[in-house]
Amino acid sequence: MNNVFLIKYGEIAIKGKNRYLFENRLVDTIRKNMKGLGQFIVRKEQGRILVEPMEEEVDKDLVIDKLTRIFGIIGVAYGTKEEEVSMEAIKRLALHHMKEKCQEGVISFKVETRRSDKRFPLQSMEVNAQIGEYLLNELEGKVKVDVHHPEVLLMIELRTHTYVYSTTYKGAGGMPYGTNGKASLLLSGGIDSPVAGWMVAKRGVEIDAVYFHSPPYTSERAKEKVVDLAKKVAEYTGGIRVHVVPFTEIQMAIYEKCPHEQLTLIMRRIMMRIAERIARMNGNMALITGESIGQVASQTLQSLVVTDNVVEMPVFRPLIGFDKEEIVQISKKIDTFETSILPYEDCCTIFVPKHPETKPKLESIERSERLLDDIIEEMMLKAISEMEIVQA
Ligand SMILES: Nc1ncnc2c1ncn2[C@@H]1O[C@H](COP(=O)(O)OP(=O)(O)OP(=O)(O)O)[C@@H](O)[C@H]1O
Repeated sequence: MNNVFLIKYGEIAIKGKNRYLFENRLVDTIRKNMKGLGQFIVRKEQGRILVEPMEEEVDKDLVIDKLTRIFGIIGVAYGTKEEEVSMEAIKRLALHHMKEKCQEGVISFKVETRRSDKRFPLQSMEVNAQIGEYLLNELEGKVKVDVHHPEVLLMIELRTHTYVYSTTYKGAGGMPYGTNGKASLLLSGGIDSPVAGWMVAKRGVEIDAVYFHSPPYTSERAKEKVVDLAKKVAEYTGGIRVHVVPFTEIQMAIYEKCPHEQLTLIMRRIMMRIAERIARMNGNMALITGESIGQVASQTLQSLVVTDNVVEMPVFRPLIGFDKEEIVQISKKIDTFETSILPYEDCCTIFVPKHPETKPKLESIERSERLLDDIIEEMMLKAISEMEIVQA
C-alpha cells in the first residue's frame, strides 16, 4: 500500500486529438512545481495524473497547496494505492482508510466506485455494496452507512491500479500553463495588473512582465514590490521574467514638452510601444493590462481606444468589466492583495496631471506627441537596451 496524490483535470479532457499534448504539458508543469518538495513519480493513468512520493516523509499539506495552484487541475485527492485490481486490494485500502477516519471520530460513510477498467468482473454498484458490507462487519458498531449525508464519501477508483480516497481539494482550474501561446503583462505595483496576468495565465497563456521604473521618483523598494508581485503570480506559473525598463528620461521629456492634461495618456502610449517591442523580441503575441472601463481618467473608453491605437498587437484587458471590489476579491484569493497595498510610489501617480483629459481625441494626442518626434525613437531604444531582466 502506497500513498498517492490523484490529480483530476477538467477542460483538457475534452480536447480531442490534442488531449495528450495538454496532458503532457500538465505533467511537465507538475514535475517542475514539485521541485524542492521531495522525490516524486509523476505519471498518467487513464484520465488521471498520479503523483507518488518516493519517500515516506512528505509534507502532504505543502504538496496539496502546490498542486491546487497549478492551472489545468480541478481537484487533488490524497489517498492510497495497491498495484493490483482485486476485491482483496480494495478491502485492504478501504479498511485502512476507514480505520483512520474512525480515529478522527467519523462514523457514517458511503462507498462510491469508478470502474474505468471494465474488465473487472463486478459492476460499480456491486463493489459499493460488497465493500460497504465488509466495512460494517470489520468495524462493527463503530460505523454506519448513510447514503444521503455521509461524513465520509469513500471513493474507490479501479484503473490500471486500485486507488482509495475520501477528500478532494479544489484546484485552480483553467488550462495547463503554456498551452495557449505567450503574452507580455504590463505589471505595475497596483492591485489590478497582477490579477489581470493571473487571469490570462489561467487560460494557459505563458506570460512575462514589463515594469516601467522611474528612479529616483520611484524607489528601489517600489521595484522590489513589483518583483514580489510577479513572484506571487509565479507560484501559479512556475516562474515569470520581469523586464524592468528605465523610464525616467522619457517621463521627464513628456513632462517638459507635452501639455500636462495629456501626460498620463502619452506616457501610457509610449509604455505600450516599448512593451510591444519587448513582446516581439520574446516571440509574444499580445499585451495584457489591468485596466477596467472608467476606473480612472486614463481608463475611460475614449482613453483606452486612443491607447490601443498606438500598437498593432492585441491588448487583452481581462478586468474590463470588473468592479474594484471584484478585483480585490481575486487579489485576496491569489494572495497578491497585501503586497499590492504596500505604500510605495508608482511612476504614473508622480507625474499625474491636475486636470487629466478624460475624452481625448486621437488627433490632438498625436499632435502633442509630434513634439517628441526628434528624440523619442532614440530614447525608447536606449530604455530597451538598458532594461534589467529579473527572474521572479
Ligand atoms: N509602471 C508601470 N509599469 C508597467 N505597467 C504599468 C505601469 N503603470 C501602469 N501600468 C499598466 O497600465 C495599467 C493602468 O495603470 P493605472 O495606473 O491607470 O491603473 P491602476 O488601477 O493603478 O492599475 P494597477 O492596479 O494595475 O496599477 C496597469 O494595470 C498596468 O497594466
